Amino acid sequence: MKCVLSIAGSDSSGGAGIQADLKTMITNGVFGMTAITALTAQNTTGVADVMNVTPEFLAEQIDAVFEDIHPDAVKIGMVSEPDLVATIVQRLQYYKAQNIVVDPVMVATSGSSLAKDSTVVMMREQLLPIATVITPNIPESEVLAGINIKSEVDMEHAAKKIGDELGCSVLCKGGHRVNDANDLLYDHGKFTWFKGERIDNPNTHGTGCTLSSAIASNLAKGQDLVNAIRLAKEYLSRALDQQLNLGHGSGPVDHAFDLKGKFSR
Ligand SMILES: Nc1ncnc2c1ncn2[C@@H]1O[C@H](COP(=O)(O)OP(=O)(O)OP(=O)(O)O)[C@@H](O)[C@H]1O
Ligand SMILES: Cc1ncc(CO)c(N)n1
Repeated sequence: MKCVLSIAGSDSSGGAGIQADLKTMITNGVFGMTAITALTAQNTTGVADVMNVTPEFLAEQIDAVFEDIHPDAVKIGMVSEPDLVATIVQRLQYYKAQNIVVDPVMVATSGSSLAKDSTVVMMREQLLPIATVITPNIPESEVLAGINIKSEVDMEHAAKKIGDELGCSVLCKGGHRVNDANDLLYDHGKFTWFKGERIDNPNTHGTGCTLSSAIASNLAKGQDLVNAIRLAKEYLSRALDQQLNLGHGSGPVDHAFDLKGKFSR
C-alpha cells in the first residue's frame, strides 16, 4: 500500500482541504495521512474564520508521520502563515521527502483569502523550489509570474516564467477560464496540454485540492508526472460529472462515483 501525506487546512464543510484530500486518496488507492495547518470555519458560501496551528505543532504532526510511516508522496495545500511554510520546508528537507505536489492556495473558490502576502513571498522563496510540481490556478499563476493571463499563449508564458525562475514543474490550471478547462504543464523546457471539456456544473468547491491530491496519489503509485496528471484530471472530470448539488454556494464534487450501487443513498 502506497501512502500519501496531506499538509493542508481543514474545511468544516468537507469539500476542500484535508477532507477533499482524504476522500481523493481513498478512491485513488493510497493510504492518506494528514498534518493540519489550520482549522477553517467554512462552507460553500465562504470562510467565516481561520485558526492556524503553531509551527511547533505542525512540526510535531509531520514528525509523527515521517518517523513511523514514510510517505511515498506529499501534497501541500492551504498554508496561511510564513512561519508554517518555513516549518514545512525544514521538515520535508530533513526527511528527504519525495514527490512533493504543492497547490499554492491563495484564495478559496468562494473568494475568501487563505494566505497572507508575506506567506506567498515565503512560498516562492522556499517551498515552491523544492516541489516536484506546483499547481497554480490562473489568478495564482498571475501572481507568481507577475503577468496577466488572457489566453492559452499567456498561460504558456506564465508557466515557463514560473518554472524557469523556481526550478520546479508547473501545472497552470485553466479552470478559471471561460472556455474549455485545459491545463498546461511546463516541465523543464517541455509543454504538455491536458485538454478538458468544461463540464456544466457550478459546484467546483475543492477542485484544486482534489486534482493535486490525485496527482500526489498517482506519483506515489509510480506513475510519471504526465500520466499522474492525465489520470488525476480524468478522475476530477468524473467527480464533477456526477452533478452533486449541496449547499447554497459553489458546492463540492462527488468522490463516490465508483461506489454508486454498493450503498443506498
Ligand atoms: N467546469 C469544469 N469542468 C471541467 N473541469 C474543470 C471545471 N472547473 C475546473 N476544472 C478543472 O479542475 C481543476 C482545478 O482547476 P481550478 O482552476 O478550478 O483550480 P482551483 O481554483 O485551484 O480550485 P479550487 O476551487 O479548489 O480553489 C483543473 O484541472 C481544471 O481544469
Ligand atoms: C482548507 C481549504 N483549503 C483549500 C481551499 C481552496 O479550495 C479551501 N477553500 N479550504
